[in-house]
Amino acid sequence: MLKLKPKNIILLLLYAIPNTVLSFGIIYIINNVLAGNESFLKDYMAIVFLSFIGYTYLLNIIFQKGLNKYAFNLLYRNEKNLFDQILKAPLGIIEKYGTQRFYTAMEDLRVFSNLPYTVTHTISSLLMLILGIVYMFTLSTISAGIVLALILMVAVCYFIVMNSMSKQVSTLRKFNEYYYKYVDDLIMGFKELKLSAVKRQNIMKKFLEPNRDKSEKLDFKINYVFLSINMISQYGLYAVIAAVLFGLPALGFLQREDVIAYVVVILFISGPINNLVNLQQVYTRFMVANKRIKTFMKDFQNDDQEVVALNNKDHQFLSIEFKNMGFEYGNDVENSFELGPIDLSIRKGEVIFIVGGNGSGKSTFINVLTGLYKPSTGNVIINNDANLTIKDDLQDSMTSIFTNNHIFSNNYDDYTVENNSEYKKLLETMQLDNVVTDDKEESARRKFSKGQSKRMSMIFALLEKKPILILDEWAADQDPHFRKYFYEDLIPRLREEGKTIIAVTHDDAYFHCADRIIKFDYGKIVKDVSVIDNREELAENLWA
Ligand SMILES: Nc1ncnc2c1ncn2[C@@H]1O[C@H](COP(=O)(O)OP(=O)(O)OP(=O)(O)O)[C@@H](O)[C@H]1O
Repeated sequence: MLKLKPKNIILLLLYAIPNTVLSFGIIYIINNVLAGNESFLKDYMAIVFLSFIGYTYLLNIIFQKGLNKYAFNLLYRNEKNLFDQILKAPLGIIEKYGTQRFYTAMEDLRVFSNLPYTVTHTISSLLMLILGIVYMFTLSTISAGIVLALILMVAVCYFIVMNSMSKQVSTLRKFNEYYYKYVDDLIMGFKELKLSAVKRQNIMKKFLEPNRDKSEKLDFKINYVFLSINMISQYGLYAVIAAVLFGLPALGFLQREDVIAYVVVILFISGPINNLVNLQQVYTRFMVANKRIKTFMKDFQNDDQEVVALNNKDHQFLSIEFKNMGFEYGNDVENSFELGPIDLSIRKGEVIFIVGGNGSGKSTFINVLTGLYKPSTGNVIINNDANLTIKDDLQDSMTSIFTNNHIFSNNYDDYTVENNSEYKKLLETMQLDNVVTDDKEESARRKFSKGQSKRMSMIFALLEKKPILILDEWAADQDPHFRKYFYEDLIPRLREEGKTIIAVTHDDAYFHCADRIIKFDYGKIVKDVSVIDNREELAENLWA
């Protein structure tokens, strides 16, 4: 996340050391002027004093600009990395952890982007503190030792309290993760919630309110502790000043003339001390954010090498063969679903319907076929070449429309719909030409009915010109007229064009439109029927 390079450390020191020396110069002049030191009462000292102030101001302006640039770069670079990490993550990981992890990771990144400021403040404050204490030692060793011991006592208290807060900050984050889940449900299930008073009541009273109430209490507690610590730092400082004003001179440890110098130094270093105290709570948040970002990165790590170049640009597809292939969901739920073992081969140009009861494994198989899930056992051979893999050599030859199709808000493909005659023809083919009347991108991505959106997805899929078309219950949302047209006109036309079509379907009235019907049951292929040879079996109902 944040790697301090030697160059950064040098820049930081180039700022922090002169800044501390100049700031200390300012106290030194104040002290000597207050003590009536002759050589500091000369006229030119005013110019020296103002120059010191001017230099520190300039130094801070220049450094803060650079620091800001660095911090924003860190934040935005990491936002891009996070997006990229999710893009590369396997589907199983996204399904396992859910989207809310992404949002909390974004929040953590925002926290983390303050780290450069914090590091700078810490170093400057520490240097100021050290210099102030050294100055006190030059005046009186015993008094400086006592003041230092008092400051250390307060610091130890901070550390103890802060460390005890780290767990609570982490729990607060967990509450927020759940909160985002409810927000997800609220947005995704808005219509269901609007219809059901019970659901509305329950999500509010049983889930959201308890979560927010507990969160509020914890948030308050954490902030109250942080606030109290700040107060202790402020009032503790008054106690140290009281010791300097009354205790140390009375005990004979500090000369009266040095008392002013001590008080000025303590007041001057009170800023850096407060900074350090405040930084403690920020560091606690950093530690939590850092741990969570690391866990996020680990959870979303992708061991597979990303396909940098598309190996199969010419989209050659001849066959795919599954040999003894098995897949198992990698979660620890008991009786988790097992697909396979599957022995199956699919050849170029075939139209295959995948059928089977609910939960029989059709969509799971589609996810393996498209390379979204990696088989746990067995082999997959592409184009009779054992060196080829789905992910590297076949994925880019496939286009798929999943059950919950998504129309992207932008065109992420290489084609454009504007001035595209093929697009216009496809609008007519899919009977959408009365709905989408121009060739603008935004018109193609407007709000559609479910059936229309599936047709639009089909247009986008066909414009990709991939040899393999995979459909998961595509026709389920189509009206009877269009469904018939899809099975009896469109599929034969696509077959003629040489496309390989693999479609999950429950439409038994159109089973005759396929070349092969593959039936799944409990994760296994129980029938693999050639339509031409087995019209009778089809008539007897494949569901039997
Ligand atoms: N991400 C997942 N993690 C664990 N189990 C899953 C996951 N997705 C699906 N399953 C389980 O795998 C089994 C097969 O599901 P799948 O979605 O492949 O069935 P399907 O044949 O497509 O059903 P349908 O006709 O209802 O769409 C089911 O028992 C389901 O509970």
